[in-house]
Amino acid sequence: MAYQVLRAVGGDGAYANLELPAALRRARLRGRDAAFATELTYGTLRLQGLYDAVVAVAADRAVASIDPPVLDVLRLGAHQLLGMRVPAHAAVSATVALARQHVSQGAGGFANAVLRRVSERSREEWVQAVTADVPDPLSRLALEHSHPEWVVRALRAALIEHGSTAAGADAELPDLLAAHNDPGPLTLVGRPGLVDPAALEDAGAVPSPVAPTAWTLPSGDPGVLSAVRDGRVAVQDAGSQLLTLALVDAPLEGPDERWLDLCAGPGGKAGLLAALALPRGASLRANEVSPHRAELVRHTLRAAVAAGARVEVTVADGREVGAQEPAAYDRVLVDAPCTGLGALRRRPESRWRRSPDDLSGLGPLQRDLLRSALDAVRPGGLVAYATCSPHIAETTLVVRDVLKRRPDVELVDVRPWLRDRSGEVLGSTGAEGELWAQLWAHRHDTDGMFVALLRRLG
Ligand SMILES: C[S@@+](CC[C@H](N)C(=O)[O-])C[C@H]1O[C@@H](n2cnc3c(N)ncnc32)[C@H](O)[C@@H]1O
Repeated sequence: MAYQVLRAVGGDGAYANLELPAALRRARLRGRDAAFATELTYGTLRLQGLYDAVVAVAADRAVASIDPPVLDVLRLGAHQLLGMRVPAHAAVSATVALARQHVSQGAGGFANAVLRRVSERSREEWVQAVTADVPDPLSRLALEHSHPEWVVRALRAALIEHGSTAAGADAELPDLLAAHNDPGPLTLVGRPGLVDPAALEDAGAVPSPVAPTAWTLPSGDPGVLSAVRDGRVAVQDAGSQLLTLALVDAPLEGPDERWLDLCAGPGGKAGLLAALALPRGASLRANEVSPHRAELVRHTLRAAVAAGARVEVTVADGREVGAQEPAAYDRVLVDAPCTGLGALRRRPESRWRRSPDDLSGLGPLQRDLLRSALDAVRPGGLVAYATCSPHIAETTLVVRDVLKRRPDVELVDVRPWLRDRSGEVLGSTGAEGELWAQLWAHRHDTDGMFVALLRRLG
């Protein structure tokens, strides 16, 4: 199953986090078998950069010259040997059998020879071997932790942008990269007012210390919880919850009745906004440019709507909403389309799919969406600009650029409104005096979300 998912991801551009759960359901795999298949698939995808370097040495040829199906087989074998506790003989024989069954007899022989060589060294020894002749420390780090080099450099720049010294960033980077190779907790959002916390605890969920609405599920499939099935609870990273709560908790003078989520699909943050809007009597417009994703938003919002939330889902280009409805909203969320470099632990293959070229397309869109949001908010109203990427080209540069031409807008300190379950303000979100916040997987156990809060002046 892991091999088939890898082929779908590498060959057909599928997403592992959609493909694998469907494959597990089809094969009715549960419990330990499902956990094994998941680790095998996701771990292989995450660590593919390191394994390709190992395979190149063990096979004594460039991986580009190895047929992609054979290479996927070898990566799976390498992960069992170097990343999981599978005994070497079992890892080699299972992988050779896989190559014979799905590729050819010859591929089986090749896999046998390569994997025997891989099994001769531990992961640490392989890391030593493949990095020994690499002079640049960041290139070595990229290989060891299986990240593209440009991503490592961008993460380092972001740490420095948010207050780390160069030496501090270098000291911290290994932890950040390692955190991207760990799946992280399975985090749920209990949408306030829609679900009884006692019922969540009865179902085995544990309150997460990270955010007041966050819960973790130590084991099991969240789909079996009835509250997940009917939309009162959903899988959502705690960082996404924190920034949504910050937008709603930041004080506002004047009316607080009309909320807008400009880029809502598939609706995770809109789901939380709708639940929070209900007791305040506010209405929510959840807008999304893609009709298919707008359908997902409708589905996500079903529990809030059933509870009486006033919600409208619209399909529109968010860049035009500000001109169409100037000064119409009290609170606006711009959760901008981005590279997703902050969510690498949740999207195993995404680090290999992204390239610096993506930034040039996203930059103008992110700026236009933020400008439109600032037009759509009333004087005195608040806009939260968020990304699930810490790349400074998508975060601080966007906000700085837009602010340059908006004398009618000021940056508001978002950090007092980022509070954990006990009500404490989150630490380590940036340098002293910084008004925006950057969350980090290794510091906060959240995805790497960025959020800035802006107020339109009266
Ligand atoms: C980061 S996602 C939003 C995630 C969402 N807030 C959530 O929590 O589930 C960005 C969304 O923006 C949408 N988008 C892209 N371009 C847009 C545009 N011009 N106007 C509105 N939405 C757009 C994408 O289709 C995508 O669904």
